[in-house]
Amino acid sequence: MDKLRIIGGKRLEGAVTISGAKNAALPQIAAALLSRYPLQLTNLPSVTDVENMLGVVGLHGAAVTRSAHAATIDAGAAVSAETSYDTVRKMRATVLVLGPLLARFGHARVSLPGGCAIGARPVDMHVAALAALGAEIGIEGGSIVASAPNGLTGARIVLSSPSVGATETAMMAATTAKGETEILNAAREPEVADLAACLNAMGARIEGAGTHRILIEGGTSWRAATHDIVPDRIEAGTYAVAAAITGGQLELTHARLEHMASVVQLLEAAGVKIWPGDRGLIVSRDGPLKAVDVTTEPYPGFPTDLQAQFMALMCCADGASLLRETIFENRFMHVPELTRLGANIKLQGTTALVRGGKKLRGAQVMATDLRASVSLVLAALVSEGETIINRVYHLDRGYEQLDRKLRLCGAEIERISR
Ligand SMILES: CC(=O)N[C@H]1[C@@H](OP(=O)(O)OP(=O)(O)OC[C@H]2O[C@@H](n3ccc(=O)[nH]c3=O)[C@H](O)[C@@H]2O)O[C@H](CO)[C@@H](O)[C@@H]1O
Ligand SMILES: C=C(OP(=O)(O)O)C(=O)O
Repeated sequence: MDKLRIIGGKRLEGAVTISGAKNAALPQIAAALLSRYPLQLTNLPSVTDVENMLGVVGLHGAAVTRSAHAATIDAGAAVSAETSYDTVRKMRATVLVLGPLLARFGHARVSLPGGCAIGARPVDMHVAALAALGAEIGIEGGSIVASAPNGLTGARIVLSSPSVGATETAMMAATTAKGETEILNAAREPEVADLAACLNAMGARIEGAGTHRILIEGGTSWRAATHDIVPDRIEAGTYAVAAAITGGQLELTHARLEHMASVVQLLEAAGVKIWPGDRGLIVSRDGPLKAVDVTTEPYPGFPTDLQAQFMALMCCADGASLLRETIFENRFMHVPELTRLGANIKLQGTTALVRGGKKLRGAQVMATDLRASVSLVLAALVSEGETIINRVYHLDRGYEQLDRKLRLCGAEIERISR
């Protein structure tokens, strides 16, 4: 298992190329199963979650042709509508194949994803959305078993909360339904809008994605398509914190300001300067870091996927800050590890109180999930001496060449492979 070795104390300066969004890529790879015609995805991030998802559609019979940052998925001959536990276990997002398989084949069996490090993460809203479209759906032997032998029928789907995954499942399934589907209380994340753009390029007729109300005209005539994946706002936010925490200046090439309003607002409140450059965003800090409170919310609120990174930043701020996690019930696995570096953090339920300004010192720490791991990298960048981060495979799920990108901006970081 690879480790990262980081010597803290270097100010970061330079440019970082922001990759395509993992969380946009995953549903789009699943969406390729809807159509008999090839889908080419460009700006595809080279991360293990993407490789695994391409493997999953391959197991369903799709032919995948890969190049550096692109893949063509041809599901013309897709044959299997069943996904095993072993496949889903590795990556929860695999459940996103359920909607496309049901819509295309009239039946699907997808193993139920288990909980994961950050929470129980049920899929009841995905199931309810497909039932609303007329599917017979239930749980059998640990799998979601769905059928709609006469096809799905357009319906009004009211989500009980704006789940990203359930919105995506409903949107994909509704593309082949008879008639119109309306999704209310839909998730507004840019990745949902990007999936709609991809589906529309494939022939679908979807309006309103990115708002609370999405309309889908069913009965899609599919066609071959190419779609360029939206840049990763979470990766961009992570490098923005890297600039801020080290008192450096980074140009985040391709980062989109319009997708990062809540993040930019909090960074500015913390004393960080951010402005648009020719190629993306420039993030810089030379004054003191101020403590700010953070509450995670569905988009356009502050993203849960940046909570751990902000906590690392607040460990270095002057004063105390409260971080409240409202999306996942157990997303504080980084707290004990940040404490090992010398941070002063008290956890109470879903709130963390961070008393900043304590000197951080390098130590051996354990990566526990994707964003928790990167928060340790950020803290290590300003910790005195050497930090060793174990279980780096969590990072590789969602950050393309993190160590290289940081090294190019002046970080002292190396990957130790064994
Ligand atoms: C691959 C991907 O895009 N992952 C992102 C996606 O995850 P994901 O799509 O799983 O997140 P959701 O928006 O669905 O989950 C939000 C909340 O709703 C709950 N819930 C969800 C579905 C359901 O059927 N029942 C239910 O109770 C979840 O447990 C969680 O507490 O959005 C999350 C919230 O922005 C991000 O942290 C993840 O990085
Ligand atoms: C939680 C995340 O991903 P996933 O939903 O794929 O587990 C994430 O990207 O931070």
